[in-house]
Amino acid sequence: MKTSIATVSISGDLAEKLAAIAAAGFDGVEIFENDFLAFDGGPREVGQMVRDHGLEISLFQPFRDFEGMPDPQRSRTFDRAERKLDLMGELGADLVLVCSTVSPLALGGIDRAADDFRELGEGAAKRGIRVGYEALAWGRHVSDHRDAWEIVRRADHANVGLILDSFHTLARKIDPDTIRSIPGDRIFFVQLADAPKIEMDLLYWSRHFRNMPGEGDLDVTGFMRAVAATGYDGVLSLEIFNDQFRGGSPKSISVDGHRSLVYLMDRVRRFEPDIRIAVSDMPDRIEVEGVEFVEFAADEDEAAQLAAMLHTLGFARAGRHISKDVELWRQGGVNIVINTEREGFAHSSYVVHGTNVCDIGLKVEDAAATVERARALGADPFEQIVGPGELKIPAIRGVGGGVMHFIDGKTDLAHVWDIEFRSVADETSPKDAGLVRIDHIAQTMNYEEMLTWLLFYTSIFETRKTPMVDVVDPAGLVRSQAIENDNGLLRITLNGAENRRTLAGHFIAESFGSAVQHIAFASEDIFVTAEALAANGFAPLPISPNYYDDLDARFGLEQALLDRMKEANILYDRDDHGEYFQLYSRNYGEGFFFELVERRGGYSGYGAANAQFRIAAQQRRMRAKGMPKL
Ligand SMILES: O=C(O)c1ccc(O)c(O)c1
Ligand SMILES: [Mg+2]
Repeated sequence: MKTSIATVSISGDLAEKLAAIAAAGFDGVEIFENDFLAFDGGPREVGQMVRDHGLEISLFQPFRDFEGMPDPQRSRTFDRAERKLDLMGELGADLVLVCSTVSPLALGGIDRAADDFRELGEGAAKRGIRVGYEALAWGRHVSDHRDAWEIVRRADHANVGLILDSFHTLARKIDPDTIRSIPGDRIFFVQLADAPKIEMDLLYWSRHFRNMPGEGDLDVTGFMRAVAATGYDGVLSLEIFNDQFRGGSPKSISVDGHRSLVYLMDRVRRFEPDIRIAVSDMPDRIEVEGVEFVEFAADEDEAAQLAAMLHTLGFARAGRHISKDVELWRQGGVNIVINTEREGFAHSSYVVHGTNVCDIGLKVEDAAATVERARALGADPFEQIVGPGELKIPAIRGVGGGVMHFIDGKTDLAHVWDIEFRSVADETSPKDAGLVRIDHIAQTMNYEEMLTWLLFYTSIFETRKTPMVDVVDPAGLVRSQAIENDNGLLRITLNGAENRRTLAGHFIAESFGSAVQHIAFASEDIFVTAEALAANGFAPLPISPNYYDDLDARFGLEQALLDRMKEANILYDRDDHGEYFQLYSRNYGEGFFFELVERRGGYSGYGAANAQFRIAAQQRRMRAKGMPKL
């Protein structure tokens, strides 16, 4: 498969863009005319720069307002086209994109446009150049790939073909299966882009909100399946106009882009086994059977504080590592590891971020296959020296510098706790709080990084993303979106902070980068949990009494239930399927906390409506403790 990306998709000057694009593994680039015009070197120099990076120019674009011009504009348009064809010769580009005209002067008529393209095809053929016609969703006469195809068909010239762009087809809700009847060899080029579903003007949506396939809500897979089914085996190119990407890191946006194409084609080949595009084999998206462990990196003092907090939550010290300063805390199916080693990955993580979650262990069917898929999608494998008696546990680097390990039931990994840990008896015997598993892990990051995380998780694991919700912090908005699987055993919430004054933003700043901000444990009875916690000396986050008056007004709850919740500082939410109860710990360090939740019935959310009140309570406490107002 040949991959490409348009220079408009990422930030930087042309040299920076090319370096990032080449490093991410693309084969080619679409040169946007404006990137060339802004560059202070000639076309031969640009062509050479591209080739020096090991790339080829897959497309030169756009050539606008070409077809259907009346005279005398028509002859001027052809002169303009000749000049661009000459320029392409110097660049070393052999395919130009002509997008459907938006000119108010342009006349309609399929045959008129076809005649123009046949004539242009003649001029292009003389120079060994091909012309591709793309229907812009807002074109004046042509805004549908079916009409563009009819024009190309009637132009009937070997050097004139069709260019498809998933955005234009899907944004107009045109059935992508209409592509299946187009001969694959008449499709000269395919541009891919996704976008979040937002109702707005098509042109504005296209120029500012596109994103990588898999990052948005459009059926890019359905589109690409139809394209691949035609026998098309040309370039797959990302053309992503996105305000955020233009200001983002060229390196990480390019890596995301390449991952999105590999992921997309892996989906496509599973549905369309007979395609001509060569796609490498890899294990299918990985089913996650649960969170096996969460590991904290800490120093001794902070480890003691953390252990004290875990004690109040009903966790018992259950094991000590055979050779390392690593302890295991356990309750129900939850394993919490605290690592105070003075060397190795956890230690470096502690040095950079302070006490933090440095590692997440997931339970999967086949740990080695999980790493194989992650690597095929561009993730970095993670390896550390294995000590005597220890297991080699398959692992990768996560997005923010953290590590993910994978445990399966097939190998010795199933017995990792028995092999690597010696059990210890917890003489303090905390009262078990009925916590049975991890309900969700909440990761906080800068808003601009959210899509990177989202694509990372959804491409590797069999998961889906929920719609984005806004969480109101007194100092600004935090966007929240969850990645979850069908069995509900993997739930990760991504919280994107837009500024540093929000609690989430402050947390990222203080922990020097994205990190796990809270872990929610699942309880089967929140009131039993609350009682046990109280017996263990747990201090809940105090919630304003006003909250409970409002709850009553909104949901009409029984007074007894309301009183119990108020008494225990439990928050409540409800959806069409069931109810949700939440209880929060106070903050640990710079804003890390634990949450205890009970889902009753099939409640599927995360209590987003309550986040505002939780944040206000946390801010209030931080101020009371004399911490600077965020
Ligand atoms: O927004 C535009 O004008 C524009 C130009 C060229 C394209 O290929 C495209 O998809 C959009
Ligand atoms: Mg396009």
